[in-house]
Amino acid sequence: MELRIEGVGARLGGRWVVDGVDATPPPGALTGLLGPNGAGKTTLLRLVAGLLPPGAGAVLVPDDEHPGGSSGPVPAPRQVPVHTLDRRRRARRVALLEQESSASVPLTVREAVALGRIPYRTLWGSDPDERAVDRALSAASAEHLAERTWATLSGGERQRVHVARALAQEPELLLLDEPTNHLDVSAQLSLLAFVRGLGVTTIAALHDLNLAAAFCRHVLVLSDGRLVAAGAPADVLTPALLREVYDVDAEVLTHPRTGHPVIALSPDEA
Ligand SMILES: Nc1ncnc2c1ncn2[C@@H]1O[C@H](COP(=O)(O)OP(=O)(O)OP(=O)(O)O)[C@@H](O)[C@H]1O
Repeated sequence: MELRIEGVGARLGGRWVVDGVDATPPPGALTGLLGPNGAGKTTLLRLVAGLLPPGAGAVLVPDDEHPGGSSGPVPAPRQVPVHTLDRRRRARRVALLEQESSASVPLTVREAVALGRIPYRTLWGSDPDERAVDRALSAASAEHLAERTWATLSGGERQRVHVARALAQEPELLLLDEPTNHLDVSAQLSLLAFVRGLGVTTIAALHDLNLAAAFCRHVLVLSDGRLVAAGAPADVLTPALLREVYDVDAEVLTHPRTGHPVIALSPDEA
């Protein structure tokens, strides 16, 4: 999806917690959203999801109802602010996996994942694509959990089910808030490899800089609500940037096999 984040801001609790962010995440690729605790990552994801109307600027997505646009041989697609799409249309196009999301109702995993299909249900409540839930369970490596009840799952298993529910929405834009939370290292790698391979425009808030460097084509770095850097991980994740944003000493090495940056943090000597 061609997504344009234009001067977007959100004012919460009397201050701009996201402030004038401009970004164009590359379509069809995985973008990492980085920044320290409280930098505004979750708030920016909620703005991009259209759940929080911006206090300034706009998040623009292609208009799927009136794709026409201006005249000319190749008309530019019209763009509309995401928060103005009606809920059902938005839920077919944009999925947000929230941090620490919970499901308090006594559902099985299959039923929880099927919640992601609600925007597609017919008037009679049936799903026009009955295989979608199975595909999503399989993609999130959660088929074996399908008949378990939510309450009996471990933290990592719950996270897989959340991912499956977001995938069941079959969105054009996938927004993941710390998707690797609770996952063991192997599951972290396979989840991000899978998401990257989807070819869906995805923005993932990540705390692990090495995962971001290994899997993201593009990274956005927030600090105190402002976008302080954007670009390819190798260009953005420099020792100077890490010092400025996270106040840490780091060496940035090159992975001997893949060539992507590897961030080696050093303990403060002082
Ligand atoms: N509803 C709210 N009212 C007041 N302040 C809020 C509200 N929601 C978030 N904030 C503040 O906005 C700032 C950004 O919060 P946000 O959750 O977006 O940060 P984050 O980068 O996702 O942080 P973390 O890495 O800790 O999850 C924080 O200082 C937070 O306390």
